[in-house]
Amino acid sequence: MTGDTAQAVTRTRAPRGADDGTAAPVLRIRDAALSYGARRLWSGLSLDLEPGEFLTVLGANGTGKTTLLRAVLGLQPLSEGTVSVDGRPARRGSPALGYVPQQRPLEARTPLRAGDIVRQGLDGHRLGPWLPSRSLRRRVEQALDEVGALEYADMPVGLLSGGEQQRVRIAQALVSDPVLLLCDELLLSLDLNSQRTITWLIDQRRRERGTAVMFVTHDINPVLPYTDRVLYLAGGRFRIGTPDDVLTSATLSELYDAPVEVIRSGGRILVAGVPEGEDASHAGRPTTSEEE
Ligand SMILES: Nc1ncnc2c1ncn2[C@@H]1O[C@H](COP(=O)(O)OP(=O)(O)OP(=O)(O)O)[C@@H](O)[C@H]1O
Repeated sequence: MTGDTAQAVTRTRAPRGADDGTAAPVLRIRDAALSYGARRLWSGLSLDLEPGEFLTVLGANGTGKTTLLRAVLGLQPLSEGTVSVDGRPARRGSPALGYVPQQRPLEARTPLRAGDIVRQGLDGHRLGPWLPSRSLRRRVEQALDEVGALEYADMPVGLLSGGEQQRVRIAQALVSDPVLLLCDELLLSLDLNSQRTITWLIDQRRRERGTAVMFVTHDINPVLPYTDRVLYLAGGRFRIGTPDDVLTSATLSELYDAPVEVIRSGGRILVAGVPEGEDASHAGRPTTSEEE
């Protein structure tokens, strides 16, 4: 269950950067551990992600999901082990990575247009490629168009709705044509329709372009139909496998070392009995009538 057998659905693009002509995974993590002082977040983590694969990262608050993304981004050194992206050691500012960080909606008075936000995905870091402004404009428009947000290009981003802003941020993350898209709580505070649109857009991208996805969330249900594998973090330990392998009463009870019940109902997954101090919402929570 903690092995790294890939379940990728499509591989429309060969990964870049393999020196010997063999296909490298887009992400390779080997024997990784991360500690802050005496506190160990996780250890012994090994994982390969193939092009087009959708990995959902679950776990309670503070289990180290964002820290894992930061390690992949080259922003957080590992305590042990290695991370490589597209065949090269993880490094800050890599155009092989697109990142949508956890973020609240932008203020109405934010002095940027949607197109400016997307453009930052191309020229926002010094190591990015230099492009004449006409090519930049074309790439920005294409990225906005792909997420159905071209009409917002010249609008002040703070005036867009939460769902529209998320589309713009996905366009920013995808404009450099990354091999791996990292999303941190992308669906927070979005209604069900917006959640469906955003997850569908990401799924389209990986199917058409082979972009692998690492999706951190507290609720598996909106991404359950797209998830190839789950990485589930709890109390310094983890499990990796298909949703059917990991999201079972037996596996989660073993992971938490306490009786946990996984209930599947109407295509949704609910978890009951997560021990005190852990967040029960991370693998599904009862949906209220207002949300439906
Ligand atoms: N630079 C740092 N120094 C020390 N501790 C840190 C640092 N960054 C994060 N932490 C701690 O590491 C733990 C994991 O943080 P992280 O943000 O990765 O968790 P998470 O699983 O993403 O949580 P959430 O679901 O709440 O977003 C937290 O307890 C946090 O306080």
